[in-house]
Amino acid sequence: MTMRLDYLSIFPAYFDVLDISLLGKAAVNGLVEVHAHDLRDWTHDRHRTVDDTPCGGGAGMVMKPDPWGEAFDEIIGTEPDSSVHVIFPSPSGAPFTQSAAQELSSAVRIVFCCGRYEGIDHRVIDYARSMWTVHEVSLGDYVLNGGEVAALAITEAVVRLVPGFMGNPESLAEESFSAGQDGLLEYPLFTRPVSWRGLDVPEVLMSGHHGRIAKWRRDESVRLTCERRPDLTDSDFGVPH
Ligand SMILES: CN1CCC[C@H](Cn2ccc3ccc(-c4n[nH]c(N)c4C#N)cc32)C1
Repeated sequence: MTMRLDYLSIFPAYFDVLDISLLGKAAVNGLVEVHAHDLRDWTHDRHRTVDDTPCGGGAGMVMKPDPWGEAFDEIIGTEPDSSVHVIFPSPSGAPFTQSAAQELSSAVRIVFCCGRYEGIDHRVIDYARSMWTVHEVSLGDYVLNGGEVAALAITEAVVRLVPGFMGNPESLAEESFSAGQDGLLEYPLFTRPVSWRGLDVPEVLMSGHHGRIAKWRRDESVRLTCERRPDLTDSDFGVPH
């Protein structure tokens, strides 16, 4: 089943990058289908206006609802369909997580609505909620200038989980944040040369003793998680004392 991805933005060229790397290959293999749209194509004035001053006053400009509604009608349609996932990146959205990426990886259709200025008229989101499955999500606790970068990050997190996308699906099991890793951060990685600029690969990794290697890796994951992400340690993880 091909996953169709649509991107609505006043900077659609942001999404040209999706033609390269693994994503480009996935498109070639028919796993995903990418369509980027210029929101200004649904304006009707000479200046192709997409914004206006905020009702109630305040700084900056707000994106008008009209172009979004007309773009929705043409790109998605005018009939409700809960199988269509519409994503609004927003600093006030719910944190985007690996489990959200996992859920979205089985979607047949995802539409990214990339706001700019101070944001999108809220009625656009309310209308979308009345029609489709809406996700207002945030990439993290920092402010970007628009939703495009977040849409690209979410796309990569989702598409890499689509069955058939990754050459070696086993590599997905050992990742940070994946269920198989107990919510721990990934352990440090090493490869050849064994000695580099006076720095050596930990001896245990060269021992060939799989039990010891597994223990070292687990201990390192627990150590790193306790140090850097105490918020992920909802239990003792058997932290070595
Ligand atoms: C000064 N103002 C403050 C409000 C946001 C304005 C810029 N903007 C307009 C649309 C839009 C969409 C997402 C994000 C965003 N920022 N940080 C994240 N994690 C995001 C995500 N996902 C930012 C955005 C700038």
